Amino acid sequence: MDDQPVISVQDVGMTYRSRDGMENTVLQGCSFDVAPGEFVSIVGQSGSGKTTLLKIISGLVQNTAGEVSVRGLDVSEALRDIAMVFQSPVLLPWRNNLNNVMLPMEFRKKVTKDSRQHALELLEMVGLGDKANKFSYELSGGMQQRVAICRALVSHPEILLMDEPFGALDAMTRDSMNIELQRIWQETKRSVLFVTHSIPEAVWLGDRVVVVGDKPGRIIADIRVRLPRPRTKADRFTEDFAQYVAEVESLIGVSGAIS
Ligand SMILES: Nc1ncnc2c1ncn2[C@@H]1O[C@H](COP(=O)(O)OP(=O)(O)OP(=O)(O)O)[C@@H](O)[C@H]1O
Repeated sequence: MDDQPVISVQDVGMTYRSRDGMENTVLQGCSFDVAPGEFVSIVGQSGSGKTTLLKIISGLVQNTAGEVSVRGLDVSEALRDIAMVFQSPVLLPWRNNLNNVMLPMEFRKKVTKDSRQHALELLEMVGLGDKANKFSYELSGGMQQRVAICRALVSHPEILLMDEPFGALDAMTRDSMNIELQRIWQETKRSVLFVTHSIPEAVWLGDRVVVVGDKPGRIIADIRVRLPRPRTKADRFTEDFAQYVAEVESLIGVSGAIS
C-alpha cells in the first residue's frame, strides 16, 4: 500500500461569520490523515462540526485555518477525485436509475459506451442490474441509496465522503446497507470518510473511528479498530466489538446513539 496519505487534514479550523459580523468557531486544530483504501468513520455530538469537516474536504466550504490536501494537492485541484453521498439520495425523478447514475459523466461530458457499461456494472454490483430502466419512485429507500452510491462511484473517484448516508433508513435496511457498503468498499478499494450518529455502525464499518468533541469541534480520539475483515453481523455481538463501542461512547459521554 502507498504510504502517502490520500487525505491530509492539518490543524484545520473553521469560523463561520454571519452577516452581522458574529463569529462562530465550529472547528479548531483538527488533524488526521486517511491512507489509501482506508475506511475512516467520524462520530461526534450533533453540531460538533462533522458535516463542516466533510464540506471542507470536498471543497464546498473553505476552512479558515490550517491545511487540507488530497494526494498532496489543494482540494480545489483534486475535486474530480472526490465524490459525496448525502443522507438523502436526491435522485432526479424524471430520469431512470441508469441515467441518474450517469449524471456525473454527463457533467464531465464523458457519456460513452464504456461509461454506460461501467454504470450498469455498478448497478449490478449493488444488486440493481434489473432496475436500470426503472425510476427512483419504484425503489425502496435502501435501493435509492444504493443508486446514489453508484452515482458517486461512476466517475472512479479515489475518495468517497459519506454524510450519514443511512440515517433515514429503518434498522434492518440499515444493517444490510452496512454489509453492502463493506462489500462495495472491499471491491472498489476507495478511501472512505463516513460520518454517522451510530457508534456501532462506525465501529463495525471503520478501520478507524475518529471522535470529534464539541464546542468547538476538535479531534478527541482516533481509534484503530482491530477487528478482522470481512466483518459479519455476528461480529456485532462479540466482546471485542462491545468494548470498542463502549470506549467511543465514554469519549462522547453518551450511551447508545448520538442525537
Ligand atoms: N453555513 C453555515 N453558516 C453558519 N453556521 C453554520 C453553517 N453550517 C453549519 N454551521 C454551524 O456549524 C456548527 C456545526 O454544524 P455541522 O452541520 O458541521 O455539525 P454536525 O456535527 O455535522 O451536526 P449534525 O450531527 O447535527 O449533522 C453548527 O453550530 C451549525 O449551526
